[in-house]
Amino acid sequence: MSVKNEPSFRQSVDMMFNRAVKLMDLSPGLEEKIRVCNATYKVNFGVRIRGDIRTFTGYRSVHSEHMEPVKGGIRYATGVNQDEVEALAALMTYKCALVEAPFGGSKGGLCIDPREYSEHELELITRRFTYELAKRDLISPAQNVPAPDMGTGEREMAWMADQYRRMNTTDINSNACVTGKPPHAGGIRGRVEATGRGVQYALREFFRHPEGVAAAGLAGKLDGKRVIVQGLGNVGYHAAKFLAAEDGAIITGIIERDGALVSADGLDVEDVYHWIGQHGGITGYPNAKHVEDGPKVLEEPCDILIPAALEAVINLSNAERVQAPLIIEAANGPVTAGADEILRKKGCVIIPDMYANAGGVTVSYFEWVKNLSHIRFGRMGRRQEEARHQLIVDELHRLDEHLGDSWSMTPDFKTRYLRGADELELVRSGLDDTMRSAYLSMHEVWQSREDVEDLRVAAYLVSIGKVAASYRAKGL
Ligand SMILES: NC(=O)c1ccc[n+]([C@@H]2O[C@H](COP(=O)([O-])OP(=O)(O)OC[C@H]3O[C@@H](n4cnc5c(N)ncnc54)[C@H](O)[C@@H]3O)[C@@H](O)[C@H]2O)c1
Repeated sequence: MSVKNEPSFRQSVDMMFNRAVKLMDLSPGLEEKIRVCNATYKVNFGVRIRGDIRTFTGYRSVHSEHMEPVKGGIRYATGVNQDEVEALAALMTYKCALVEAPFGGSKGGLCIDPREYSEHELELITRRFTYELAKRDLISPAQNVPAPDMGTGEREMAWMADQYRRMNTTDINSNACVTGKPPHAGGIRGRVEATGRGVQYALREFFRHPEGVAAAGLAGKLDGKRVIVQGLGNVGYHAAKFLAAEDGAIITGIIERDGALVSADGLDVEDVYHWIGQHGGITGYPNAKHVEDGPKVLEEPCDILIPAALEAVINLSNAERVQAPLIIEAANGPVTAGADEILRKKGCVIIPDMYANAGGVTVSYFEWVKNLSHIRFGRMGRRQEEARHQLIVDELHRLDEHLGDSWSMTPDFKTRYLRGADELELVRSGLDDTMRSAYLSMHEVWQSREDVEDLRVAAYLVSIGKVAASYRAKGL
Protein backbone atom coordinates (compact mmCIF):
# COMPACT_ATOMS: atom_id res chain seq x y z
CA MET A 1 0.00 0.00 0.00
CA SER A 2 1.42 3.39 -0.90
CA VAL A 3 0.21 6.68 0.48
CA LYS A 4 -0.07 9.89 -1.53
CA ASN A 5 2.64 12.48 -0.78
CA GLU A 6 4.58 10.07 1.37
CA PRO A 7 7.72 8.12 0.69
CA SER A 8 7.27 4.56 -0.49
CA PHE A 9 7.49 1.68 1.99
CA ARG A 10 11.09 1.02 0.93
CA GLN A 11 12.01 4.68 1.33
CA SER A 12 10.27 4.77 4.68
CA VAL A 13 12.36 1.84 5.95
CA ASP A 14 15.51 3.54 4.64
CA MET A 15 14.60 6.79 6.40
CA MET A 16 14.26 4.92 9.67
CA PHE A 17 17.57 3.14 8.98
CA ASN A 18 19.20 6.53 8.26
CA ARG A 19 17.96 7.95 11.55
CA ALA A 20 19.84 5.18 13.33
CA VAL A 21 23.06 5.07 11.30
CA LYS A 22 23.56 8.79 11.94
CA LEU A 23 24.24 7.77 15.53
CA MET A 24 26.72 5.05 14.56
CA ASP A 25 30.28 5.08 13.51
CA LEU A 26 30.04 3.10 10.28
CA SER A 27 32.08 3.81 7.18
CA PRO A 28 29.89 5.25 4.38
CA GLY A 29 30.69 2.20 2.27
CA LEU A 30 29.56 -0.29 4.86
CA GLU A 31 26.49 1.79 5.64
CA GLU A 32 25.49 1.72 1.97
CA LYS A 33 26.23 -2.00 1.68
CA ILE A 34 23.90 -2.78 4.56
CA ARG A 35 21.12 -0.47 3.36
CA VAL A 36 20.79 -1.62 -0.24
CA CYS A 37 18.96 -4.68 -1.44
CA ASN A 38 21.33 -7.22 -2.99
CA ALA A 39 18.95 -8.43 -5.68
CA THR A 40 15.30 -8.73 -6.58
CA TYR A 41 14.05 -11.38 -8.95
CA LYS A 42 10.78 -10.82 -10.81
CA VAL A 43 8.98 -13.61 -12.60
CA ASN A 44 5.93 -13.72 -14.86
CA PHE A 45 4.66 -17.25 -15.21
CA GLY A 46 1.59 -18.81 -16.74
CA VAL A 47 -0.85 -21.31 -15.26
CA ARG A 48 -3.86 -22.82 -17.00
CA ILE A 49 -6.89 -21.81 -14.95
CA ARG A 50 -10.44 -22.67 -15.93
CA GLY A 51 -9.36 -23.56 -19.45
CA ASP A 52 -7.33 -20.43 -20.13
CA ILE A 53 -3.73 -19.41 -19.42
CA ARG A 54 -3.34 -16.69 -16.80
CA THR A 55 -0.09 -14.86 -16.17
CA PHE A 56 0.98 -14.22 -12.60
CA THR A 57 3.71 -11.88 -11.39
CA GLY A 58 5.86 -12.82 -8.43
CA TYR A 59 8.97 -11.51 -6.68
CA ARG A 60 11.70 -12.75 -4.41
CA SER A 61 14.02 -10.13 -3.02
CA VAL A 62 17.27 -10.81 -1.20
CA HIS A 63 18.30 -7.91 0.95
CA SER A 64 21.41 -9.12 2.74
CA GLU A 65 23.46 -12.31 2.56
CA HIS A 66 25.74 -11.54 5.48
CA MET A 67 24.33 -14.80 6.81
CA GLU A 68 22.91 -17.65 4.79
CA PRO A 69 20.39 -18.94 4.18
CA VAL A 70 18.38 -15.79 3.79
CA LYS A 71 14.91 -15.91 5.25
CA GLY A 72 11.54 -14.23 4.85
CA GLY A 73 7.90 -14.87 4.10
CA ILE A 74 5.99 -15.10 0.86
CA ARG A 75 2.94 -12.86 0.62
CA TYR A 76 -0.11 -13.35 -1.59
CA ALA A 77 -1.84 -10.01 -2.14
CA THR A 78 -2.88 -7.86 -5.08
CA GLY A 79 -0.70 -4.94 -3.97
CA VAL A 80 2.60 -6.87 -4.03
CA ASN A 81 5.32 -4.97 -5.90
CA GLN A 82 9.08 -4.62 -6.00
CA ASP A 83 9.21 -1.72 -3.57
CA GLU A 84 7.16 -3.64 -1.02
CA VAL A 85 9.15 -6.90 -1.17
CA GLU A 86 12.41 -4.95 -0.93
CA ALA A 87 11.18 -3.06 2.14
CA LEU A 88 10.01 -6.31 3.72
CA ALA A 89 13.30 -8.06 2.86
CA ALA A 90 15.27 -5.24 4.50
CA LEU A 91 13.13 -5.52 7.62
CA MET A 92 13.85 -9.26 7.67
CA THR A 93 17.59 -8.58 7.75
CA TYR A 94 17.24 -6.25 10.73
CA LYS A 95 14.70 -8.51 12.47
CA CYS A 96 16.84 -11.64 12.22
CA ALA A 97 19.87 -9.75 13.52
CA LEU A 98 17.90 -8.31 16.44
CA VAL A 99 16.61 -11.70 17.64
CA GLU A 100 19.84 -13.47 16.67
CA ALA A 101 18.28 -15.83 14.16
CA PRO A 102 21.29 -16.66 11.96
CA PHE A 103 19.80 -15.62 8.64
CA GLY A 104 20.09 -12.89 6.07
CA GLY A 105 16.95 -11.08 4.96
CA SER A 106 14.66 -11.92 2.07
CA LYS A 107 10.99 -11.63 1.15
CA GLY A 108 8.72 -12.70 -1.67
CA GLY A 109 5.30 -12.06 -2.97
CA LEU A 110 2.79 -12.96 -5.61
CA CYS A 111 0.30 -10.44 -7.05
CA ILE A 112 -2.87 -12.38 -6.44
CA ASP A 113 -6.05 -12.22 -4.40
CA PRO A 114 -6.16 -15.78 -3.08
CA ARG A 115 -9.89 -15.46 -2.37
CA GLU A 116 -10.54 -15.50 -6.11
CA TYR A 117 -9.17 -19.01 -6.60
CA SER A 118 -10.19 -22.50 -5.53
CA GLU A 119 -7.87 -24.56 -3.37
CA HIS A 120 -6.86 -26.67 -6.35
CA GLU A 121 -6.06 -23.59 -8.44
CA LEU A 122 -4.02 -22.10 -5.62
CA GLU A 123 -2.06 -25.33 -5.39
CA LEU A 124 -1.26 -25.22 -9.12
CA ILE A 125 -0.20 -21.57 -8.89
CA THR A 126 1.89 -22.12 -5.76
CA ARG A 127 3.66 -25.13 -7.21
CA ARG A 128 4.50 -23.23 -10.39
CA PHE A 129 5.75 -20.21 -8.43
CA THR A 130 7.85 -22.56 -6.28
CA TYR A 131 9.31 -24.13 -9.41
CA GLU A 132 10.27 -20.71 -10.77
CA LEU A 133 11.99 -19.74 -7.53
CA ALA A 134 13.57 -23.09 -6.69
CA LYS A 135 15.24 -23.54 -10.05
CA ARG A 136 17.09 -20.29 -9.34
CA ASP A 137 18.03 -21.29 -5.75
CA LEU A 138 15.55 -18.76 -4.42
CA ILE A 139 14.04 -21.59 -2.43
CA SER A 140 16.66 -23.85 -0.90
CA PRO A 141 17.46 -25.14 2.61
CA ALA A 142 20.98 -23.73 2.35
CA GLN A 143 20.31 -20.49 0.53
CA ASN A 144 16.80 -19.14 0.78
CA VAL A 145 14.06 -20.35 3.11
CA PRO A 146 10.58 -18.81 2.73
CA ALA A 147 7.80 -18.84 5.33
CA PRO A 148 4.17 -17.74 5.50
CA ASP A 149 3.10 -14.11 5.34
CA MET A 150 -0.12 -12.31 4.45
CA GLY A 151 -2.39 -14.54 2.40
CA THR A 152 -0.30 -17.69 2.86
CA GLY A 153 -0.09 -20.25 5.63
CA GLU A 154 0.71 -23.86 6.47
CA ARG A 155 -1.11 -25.15 3.40
CA GLU A 156 0.98 -23.14 0.92
CA MET A 157 4.20 -24.03 2.76
CA ALA A 158 3.36 -27.75 2.53
CA TRP A 159 2.84 -27.41 -1.24
CA MET A 160 6.11 -25.52 -1.61
CA ALA A 161 8.07 -28.08 0.39
CA ASP A 162 6.56 -30.90 -1.63
CA GLN A 163 7.31 -29.17 -4.93
CA TYR A 164 10.90 -28.51 -3.88
CA ARG A 165 11.27 -32.16 -2.82
CA ARG A 166 10.06 -33.34 -6.22
CA MET A 167 12.66 -31.14 -7.89
CA ASN A 168 15.46 -32.25 -5.53
CA THR A 169 14.78 -35.87 -4.77
CA THR A 170 18.27 -36.57 -3.44
CA ASP A 171 18.36 -33.61 -1.08
CA ILE A 172 17.96 -35.18 2.34
CA ASN A 173 17.40 -31.74 3.85
CA SER A 174 14.59 -30.80 1.51
CA ASN A 175 12.11 -30.35 4.37
CA ALA A 176 14.16 -27.37 5.55
CA CYS A 177 13.49 -25.48 2.29
CA VAL A 178 10.54 -23.62 3.83
CA THR A 179 9.25 -23.13 7.35
CA GLY A 180 5.73 -22.72 8.64
CA LYS A 181 4.75 -26.19 7.38
CA PRO A 182 2.03 -28.10 9.23
CA PRO A 183 3.45 -30.19 12.11
CA HIS A 184 2.41 -33.42 10.34
CA ALA A 185 4.37 -32.37 7.25
CA GLY A 186 7.71 -31.50 8.79
CA GLY A 187 6.65 -28.39 10.68
CA ILE A 188 7.01 -27.62 14.34
CA ARG A 189 4.30 -27.23 16.93
CA GLY A 190 3.67 -23.65 17.92
CA ARG A 191 4.73 -22.11 14.59
CA VAL A 192 1.25 -21.23 13.39
CA GLU A 193 0.60 -18.96 16.37
CA ALA A 194 4.24 -17.91 16.87
CA THR A 195 4.01 -14.35 15.57
CA GLY A 196 0.90 -13.56 17.62
CA ARG A 197 2.42 -15.30 20.62
CA GLY A 198 5.55 -13.21 20.11
CA VAL A 199 3.43 -10.03 20.18
CA GLN A 200 2.01 -11.18 23.50
CA TYR A 201 5.47 -11.96 24.91
CA ALA A 202 6.77 -8.61 23.64
CA LEU A 203 3.98 -6.76 25.45
CA ARG A 204 4.51 -8.76 28.62
CA GLU A 205 8.19 -7.85 28.54
CA PHE A 206 7.40 -4.20 27.82
CA PHE A 207 5.17 -4.07 30.91
CA ARG A 208 7.96 -5.53 33.06
CA HIS A 209 9.93 -2.29 32.62
CA PRO A 210 8.35 0.67 34.40
CA GLU A 211 10.41 3.28 32.51
CA GLY A 212 8.94 2.24 29.17
CA VAL A 213 5.44 1.96 30.57
CA ALA A 214 5.72 5.43 32.12
CA ALA A 215 7.09 6.85 28.85
CA ALA A 216 3.81 5.78 27.24
CA GLY A 217 1.87 7.42 30.07
CA LEU A 218 0.55 4.04 31.16
CA ALA A 219 0.77 2.20 34.46
CA GLY A 220 0.35 -1.30 35.80
CA LYS A 221 0.26 -4.49 33.76
CA LEU A 222 -1.63 -5.80 30.76
CA ASP A 223 -4.64 -6.77 32.83
CA GLY A 224 -7.57 -4.49 31.99
CA LYS A 225 -5.78 -2.64 29.17
CA ARG A 226 -8.07 -1.66 26.28
CA VAL A 227 -6.74 -2.99 22.99
CA ILE A 228 -7.71 -2.27 19.38
CA VAL A 229 -6.49 -4.74 16.74
CA GLN A 230 -6.43 -4.21 13.01
CA GLY A 231 -6.51 -7.44 10.99
CA LEU A 232 -7.86 -10.63 12.54
CA GLY A 233 -5.66 -12.89 10.43
CA ASN A 234 -2.88 -15.14 11.58
CA VAL A 235 -0.99 -12.54 13.60
CA GLY A 236 -3.85 -10.35 14.83
CA TYR A 237 -6.11 -13.24 15.81
CA HIS A 238 -3.50 -15.05 17.86
CA ALA A 239 -2.21 -11.89 19.52
CA ALA A 240 -5.73 -10.72 20.45
CA LYS A 241 -6.81 -14.17 21.59
CA PHE A 242 -3.81 -14.72 23.87
CA LEU A 243 -3.85 -11.19 25.29
CA ALA A 244 -7.54 -11.45 26.17
CA ALA A 245 -7.53 -15.04 27.42
CA GLU A 246 -4.22 -15.11 29.26
CA ASP A 247 -3.41 -11.53 30.23
CA GLY A 248 -6.81 -10.01 30.94
CA ALA A 249 -6.62 -7.42 28.15
CA ILE A 250 -9.96 -6.16 26.82
CA ILE A 251 -10.27 -6.17 23.05
CA THR A 252 -12.43 -3.09 22.48
CA GLY A 253 -12.02 -2.89 18.70
CA ILE A 254 -11.34 -5.21 15.76
CA ILE A 255 -10.77 -3.58 12.38
CA GLU A 256 -11.15 -5.70 9.25
CA ARG A 257 -11.42 -5.09 5.50
CA ASP A 258 -15.17 -4.51 5.71
CA GLY A 259 -15.32 -2.16 8.69
CA ALA A 260 -14.74 -2.51 12.40
CA LEU A 261 -16.41 -3.96 15.47
CA VAL A 262 -16.32 -2.04 18.73
CA SER A 263 -17.43 -2.86 22.24
CA ALA A 264 -16.36 -1.07 25.42
CA ASP A 265 -16.95 -4.29 27.39
CA GLY A 266 -14.69 -6.31 25.15
CA LEU A 267 -15.18 -8.45 22.06
CA ASP A 268 -15.13 -12.23 22.07
CA VAL A 269 -12.16 -12.78 19.75
CA GLU A 270 -12.88 -16.45 19.11
CA ASP A 271 -16.50 -15.71 18.26
CA VAL A 272 -15.58 -12.91 15.84
CA TYR A 273 -12.89 -15.09 14.24
CA HIS A 274 -15.39 -17.89 13.62
CA TRP A 275 -17.89 -15.40 12.22
CA ILE A 276 -15.28 -14.16 9.73
CA GLY A 277 -14.44 -17.76 8.80
CA GLN A 278 -18.08 -18.49 8.06
CA HIS A 279 -19.16 -15.20 6.49
CA GLY A 280 -15.97 -13.87 4.88
CA GLY A 281 -15.95 -10.67 6.96
CA ILE A 282 -17.26 -9.03 10.09
CA THR A 283 -20.38 -7.62 8.43
CA GLY A 284 -23.53 -8.82 10.16
CA TYR A 285 -21.76 -9.91 13.33
CA PRO A 286 -24.52 -9.61 15.90
CA ASN A 287 -22.78 -9.07 19.22
CA ALA A 288 -21.06 -5.70 18.74
CA LYS A 289 -21.46 -2.30 17.14
CA HIS A 290 -20.37 -2.23 13.50
CA VAL A 291 -18.45 0.82 12.24
CA GLU A 292 -18.43 1.12 8.48
CA ASP A 293 -15.31 3.26 8.23
CA GLY A 294 -12.86 0.72 9.69
CA PRO A 295 -9.62 2.77 9.56
CA LYS A 296 -11.34 5.50 11.61
CA VAL A 297 -11.24 3.11 14.59
CA LEU A 298 -7.43 3.36 14.54
CA GLU A 299 -8.07 6.82 15.99
CA GLU A 300 -10.32 5.68 18.84
CA PRO A 301 -9.07 5.95 22.43
CA CYS A 302 -7.46 2.77 23.76
CA ASP A 303 -4.35 1.80 25.72
CA ILE A 304 -2.71 -0.36 23.08
CA LEU A 305 -3.14 -0.28 19.32
CA ILE A 306 -2.09 -3.38 17.39
CA PRO A 307 -1.96 -2.86 13.63
CA ALA A 308 -1.69 -6.44 12.33
CA ALA A 309 -2.70 -6.15 8.68
CA LEU A 310 -1.06 -3.88 6.13
CA GLU A 311 1.78 -1.40 5.92
CA ALA A 312 1.30 2.40 5.98
CA VAL A 313 -2.09 2.34 7.71
CA ILE A 314 -0.91 5.03 10.13
CA ASN A 315 0.35 7.81 7.92
CA LEU A 316 0.44 11.58 7.56
CA SER A 317 -3.31 11.67 7.00
CA ASN A 318 -4.30 10.20 10.38
CA ALA A 319 -1.27 10.11 12.72
CA GLU A 320 -2.21 13.35 14.45
CA ARG A 321 -5.57 11.89 15.44
CA VAL A 322 -4.28 8.53 16.71
CA GLN A 323 -4.88 8.52 20.46
CA ALA A 324 -3.25 5.26 21.54
CA PRO A 325 -0.29 5.93 23.84
CA LEU A 326 1.27 2.59 22.91
CA ILE A 327 1.42 1.01 19.46
CA ILE A 328 2.86 -2.42 18.87
CA GLU A 329 3.62 -3.01 15.20
CA ALA A 330 2.47 -6.59 14.69
CA ALA A 331 2.33 -5.91 10.94
CA ASN A 332 5.42 -4.90 9.00
CA GLY A 333 5.67 -1.17 8.39
CA PRO A 334 2.20 -0.11 9.59
CA VAL A 335 3.52 3.35 10.55
CA THR A 336 5.12 5.48 7.83
CA ALA A 337 8.29 7.45 8.57
CA GLY A 338 6.30 10.71 8.58
CA ALA A 339 3.66 9.34 10.96
CA ASP A 340 6.41 7.93 13.16
CA GLU A 341 7.76 11.42 13.69
CA ILE A 342 4.33 12.88 14.50
CA LEU A 343 3.59 10.11 16.99
CA ARG A 344 7.00 10.43 18.61
CA LYS A 345 6.44 14.13 19.17
CA LYS A 346 3.06 13.35 20.73
CA GLY A 347 4.78 11.01 23.21
CA CYS A 348 3.35 7.81 21.75
CA VAL A 349 5.61 4.80 22.35
CA ILE A 350 5.98 2.43 19.40
CA ILE A 351 7.24 -1.12 19.81
CA PRO A 352 8.77 -1.52 16.35
CA ASP A 353 7.86 -4.19 13.80
CA MET A 354 11.33 -5.70 13.53
CA TYR A 355 11.01 -6.72 17.18
CA ALA A 356 7.24 -6.99 17.65
CA ASN A 357 6.59 -9.58 14.96
CA ALA A 358 9.88 -11.48 15.25
CA GLY A 359 8.14 -14.44 16.91
CA GLY A 360 7.46 -15.96 13.50
CA VAL A 361 11.04 -16.05 12.31
CA THR A 362 12.23 -17.17 15.73
CA VAL A 363 10.08 -20.29 15.67
CA SER A 364 10.85 -20.74 11.97
CA TYR A 365 14.48 -20.98 13.03
CA PHE A 366 13.56 -23.77 15.45
CA GLU A 367 11.70 -25.54 12.66
CA TRP A 368 14.63 -25.22 10.26
CA VAL A 369 17.02 -26.60 12.90
CA LYS A 370 14.61 -29.46 13.59
CA ASN A 371 14.42 -30.29 9.88
CA LEU A 372 18.18 -30.21 9.43
CA SER A 373 18.88 -32.28 12.53
CA HIS A 374 16.34 -34.93 11.49
CA ILE A 375 15.53 -35.40 15.14
CA ARG A 376 12.58 -34.41 17.26
CA PHE A 377 13.08 -30.83 18.40
CA GLY A 378 14.51 -30.74 21.90
CA ARG A 379 15.04 -34.48 22.17
CA MET A 380 16.32 -34.97 25.68
CA GLY A 381 19.18 -36.88 27.23
CA ARG A 382 18.39 -40.18 29.00
CA ARG A 383 18.29 -38.81 32.52
CA GLN A 384 16.05 -35.95 31.55
CA GLU A 385 13.88 -38.42 29.65
CA GLU A 386 13.49 -40.52 32.81
CA ALA A 387 12.51 -37.53 34.90
CA ARG A 388 10.16 -36.47 32.16
CA HIS A 389 8.71 -39.96 32.01
CA GLN A 390 7.48 -39.67 35.58
CA LEU A 391 5.87 -36.34 34.74
CA ILE A 392 4.17 -37.95 31.76
CA VAL A 393 2.82 -40.78 33.91
CA ASP A 394 1.48 -38.24 36.41
CA GLU A 395 -0.03 -36.16 33.64
CA LEU A 396 -1.72 -39.22 32.15
CA HIS A 397 -3.31 -39.99 35.52
CA ARG A 398 -4.51 -36.41 35.73
CA LEU A 399 -6.01 -36.53 32.24
CA ASP A 400 -7.63 -39.91 32.94
CA GLU A 401 -9.22 -38.53 36.08
CA HIS A 402 -10.45 -35.33 34.47
CA LEU A 403 -11.44 -36.47 31.04
CA GLY A 404 -12.54 -40.08 31.64
CA ASP A 405 -13.99 -41.65 28.54
CA SER A 406 -13.63 -38.54 26.39
CA TRP A 407 -9.86 -39.10 26.52
CA SER A 408 -10.30 -42.23 24.46
CA MET A 409 -6.78 -42.82 23.20
CA THR A 410 -4.43 -45.73 23.63
CA PRO A 411 -1.77 -45.38 26.35
CA ASP A 412 0.88 -45.42 23.63
CA PHE A 413 -0.77 -42.54 21.80
CA LYS A 414 -1.18 -40.67 25.06
CA THR A 415 2.53 -40.99 25.72
CA ARG A 416 3.42 -39.80 22.25
CA TYR A 417 0.92 -36.97 22.53
CA LEU A 418 2.53 -35.79 25.70
CA ARG A 419 6.01 -36.19 24.27
CA GLY A 420 4.79 -33.94 21.47
CA ALA A 421 3.84 -31.45 24.13
CA ASP A 422 7.55 -31.27 24.99
CA GLU A 423 8.14 -29.70 21.62
CA LEU A 424 5.49 -27.07 22.21
CA GLU A 425 6.87 -26.27 25.65
CA LEU A 426 10.34 -25.87 24.20
CA VAL A 427 9.11 -23.72 21.36
CA ARG A 428 7.22 -21.45 23.73
CA SER A 429 10.02 -21.11 26.24
CA GLY A 430 12.57 -20.56 23.45
CA LEU A 431 10.35 -17.88 21.96
CA ASP A 432 9.75 -16.21 25.31
CA ASP A 433 13.46 -16.22 26.05
CA THR A 434 14.23 -14.72 22.63
CA MET A 435 11.62 -11.98 22.96
CA ARG A 436 12.83 -11.10 26.43
CA SER A 437 16.49 -10.87 25.57
CA ALA A 438 15.89 -8.95 22.34
CA TYR A 439 13.73 -6.47 24.26
CA LEU A 440 16.43 -6.03 26.88
CA SER A 441 19.02 -5.27 24.21
CA MET A 442 16.81 -2.50 22.74
CA HIS A 443 15.64 -1.22 26.09
CA GLU A 444 19.19 -0.87 27.35
CA VAL A 445 20.16 1.28 24.36
CA TRP A 446 16.94 3.32 24.59
CA GLN A 447 17.35 4.08 28.27
CA SER A 448 21.11 4.53 28.43
CA ARG A 449 21.76 6.81 25.45
CA GLU A 450 20.55 10.40 25.47
CA ASP A 451 20.66 10.58 21.68
CA VAL A 452 18.32 7.58 21.28
CA GLU A 453 14.77 8.88 21.31
CA ASP A 454 12.75 5.74 20.82
CA LEU A 455 12.66 1.97 20.69
CA ARG A 456 12.76 1.93 16.91
CA VAL A 457 16.12 3.65 16.68
CA ALA A 458 17.36 1.46 19.53
CA ALA A 459 16.26 -1.65 17.61
CA TYR A 460 18.01 -0.44 14.44
CA LEU A 461 21.19 0.36 16.38
CA VAL A 462 21.34 -3.12 17.85
CA SER A 463 20.56 -4.92 14.62
CA ILE A 464 22.70 -2.82 12.27
CA GLY A 465 25.56 -3.23 14.74
CA LYS A 466 25.25 -6.99 14.44
CA VAL A 467 25.02 -6.99 10.65
CA ALA A 468 28.03 -4.67 10.46
CA ALA A 469 30.03 -6.91 12.80
CA SER A 470 29.21 -9.87 10.63
CA TYR A 471 30.34 -8.11 7.43
CA ARG A 472 33.52 -6.90 9.12
CA ALA A 473 34.36 -10.37 10.44
CA LYS A 474 33.75 -12.19 7.20
CA GLY A 475 34.75 -9.61 4.65
CA LEU A 476 32.49 -8.81 1.75
N1 LIG B 1 2.34 -14.69 9.35
C1 LIG B 1 3.45 -14.43 10.00
O1 LIG B 1 4.06 -15.32 10.60
C2 LIG B 1 4.01 -13.03 10.03
C3 LIG B 1 5.28 -12.86 10.61
C4 LIG B 1 5.80 -11.57 10.73
C5 LIG B 1 5.07 -10.49 10.27
N2 LIG B 1 3.85 -10.68 9.69
C6 LIG B 1 3.14 -9.49 9.22
O2 LIG B 1 1.88 -9.39 9.87
C7 LIG B 1 0.94 -8.77 8.99
C8 LIG B 1 -0.26 -9.67 8.86
O3 LIG B 1 0.15 -10.94 8.38
P1 LIG B 1 -0.74 -12.25 8.59
O4 LIG B 1 0.15 -13.40 8.33
O5 LIG B 1 -1.48 -12.17 9.86
O6 LIG B 1 -1.73 -12.12 7.36
P2 LIG B 1 -3.15 -12.81 7.17
O7 LIG B 1 -3.39 -12.85 5.72
O8 LIG B 1 -3.26 -14.06 7.95
O9 LIG B 1 -4.13 -11.77 7.88
C9 LIG B 1 -4.28 -10.44 7.47
C10 LIG B 1 -5.60 -9.94 8.02
O10 LIG B 1 -5.73 -8.55 7.75
C11 LIG B 1 -7.01 -8.32 7.18
N3 LIG B 1 -6.93 -7.17 6.29
C12 LIG B 1 -6.49 -7.10 5.03
N4 LIG B 1 -6.61 -5.87 4.54
C13 LIG B 1 -7.13 -5.14 5.53
C14 LIG B 1 -7.49 -3.77 5.65
N5 LIG B 1 -7.33 -2.94 4.63
N6 LIG B 1 -8.00 -3.36 6.83
C15 LIG B 1 -8.17 -4.19 7.86
N7 LIG B 1 -7.85 -5.49 7.81
C16 LIG B 1 -7.34 -5.95 6.66
C17 LIG B 1 -7.34 -9.60 6.43
O11 LIG B 1 -8.74 -9.72 6.20
C18 LIG B 1 -6.81 -10.65 7.39
O12 LIG B 1 -7.75 -10.98 8.39
C19 LIG B 1 1.70 -8.49 7.71
O13 LIG B 1 2.25 -7.20 7.76
C20 LIG B 1 2.83 -9.50 7.74
O14 LIG B 1 3.96 -9.11 6.98
C21 LIG B 1 3.31 -11.93 9.55
